[in-house]
Amino acid sequence: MITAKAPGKLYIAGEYAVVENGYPAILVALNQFVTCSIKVSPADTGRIISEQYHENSLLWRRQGDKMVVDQRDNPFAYILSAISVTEEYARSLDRQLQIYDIYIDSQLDSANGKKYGLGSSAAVTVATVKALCLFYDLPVDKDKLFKLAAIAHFAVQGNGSLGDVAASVYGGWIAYHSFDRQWLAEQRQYLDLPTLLDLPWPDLKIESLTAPANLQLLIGWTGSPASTSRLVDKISLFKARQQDKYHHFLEESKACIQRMIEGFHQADLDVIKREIRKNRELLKNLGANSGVQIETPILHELCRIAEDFGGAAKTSGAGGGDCGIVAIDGHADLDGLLAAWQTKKIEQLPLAVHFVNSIRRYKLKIK
Ligand SMILES: Nc1ncnc2c1ncn2[C@@H]1O[C@H](COP(=O)(O)OP(=O)(O)O)[C@@H](O)[C@H]1O
Ligand SMILES: C[C@@](O)(CCOP(=O)(O)OP(=O)(O)O)CC(=O)O
Repeated sequence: MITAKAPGKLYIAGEYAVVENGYPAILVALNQFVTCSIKVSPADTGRIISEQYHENSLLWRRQGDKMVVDQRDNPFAYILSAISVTEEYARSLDRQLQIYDIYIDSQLDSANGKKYGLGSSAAVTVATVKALCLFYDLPVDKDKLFKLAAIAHFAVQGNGSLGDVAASVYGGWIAYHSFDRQWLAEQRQYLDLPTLLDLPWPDLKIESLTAPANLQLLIGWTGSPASTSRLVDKISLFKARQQDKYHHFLEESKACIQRMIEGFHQADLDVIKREIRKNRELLKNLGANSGVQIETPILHELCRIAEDFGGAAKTSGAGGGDCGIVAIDGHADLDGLLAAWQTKKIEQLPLAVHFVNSIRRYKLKIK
């Protein structure tokens, strides 16, 4: 049995702008995981079982190199896409394809029926690609794993920056610059996967960051998550209608994130906090200009309380509900802040930043 796990993520800054090629965002990986286990099937059918989607496990058969699923429109799209891309890579490296059972277990879908929006689709994709790379003993490092998972995720979702995939692959704090997805779509038609994985991808840049020792990250959850792709669509409409304002937002966001990255390089919490506040303002203006409520009243309260206690806070991800993040000095009155959140029914998610081992070390561990 081969097992691999991939962490969930949160956006720290740079949301929406990062959807455009080359624009940066900062994210963290969190210690909530999707686990994927694979074991050779003794039968001529394999099973895909997802603990959180019990009644929907589906049967598949092998027809030559194709995996054939006897059910359309299933909730396993990311798993199937991850399998298809990784097996394409395995075939190109002359691996003998096999029939196996895949088990997915997720801590990201929901806890007590609540959905926290920590990037389950990305983590499902990354965990599946990682487990299959181990299963077929494919030569991958984090860069290749990211590229395989990004291809698989993009094939299903079709929009989105893939920052969530990067956070899940690299772990820790990262600065992510999104790649040219149009270029990828074109090159996919002409190049085989090993060639595509070896090429540099235009605009793609992923840098691991070290957080200053005094930076404490707090996560508050306000409930009622909104649909990210619906919000992104609304921003696209704004982009089409008000190009100047939209481009102004993009440039301001990029400059802000670059200053924040410099704050990480200098281990300067004050700079990071200043730029979190700046990014919050930019996103609030984007929301006001486009008619999208990114910072809901309860997220506003979350930020106000955090500011009262000396933190710098903003919405995380697409907004419209869901999580807010706070960067605060670890010596501040964190208990007071959390108690004040509680009176407003803002729930702290007591999660920690998760650092991912290199694949090679990971492999040695499981052997
Ligand atoms: N445990 C799981 N097993 C199978 N598929 C999953 C699982 N968790 C998430 N997914 C896939 O990811 C999709 C949710 O992704 P999305 O709406 O983008 O949420 P998120 O913001 O958590 O990534 C589901 O519809 C399903 O296709
Ligand atoms: C708006 C965005 O920049 C950030 C959205 O982040 P969320 O964490 O809200 O969304 P999911 O990854 O779907 O959970 C869109 C993107 O980068 O794809």
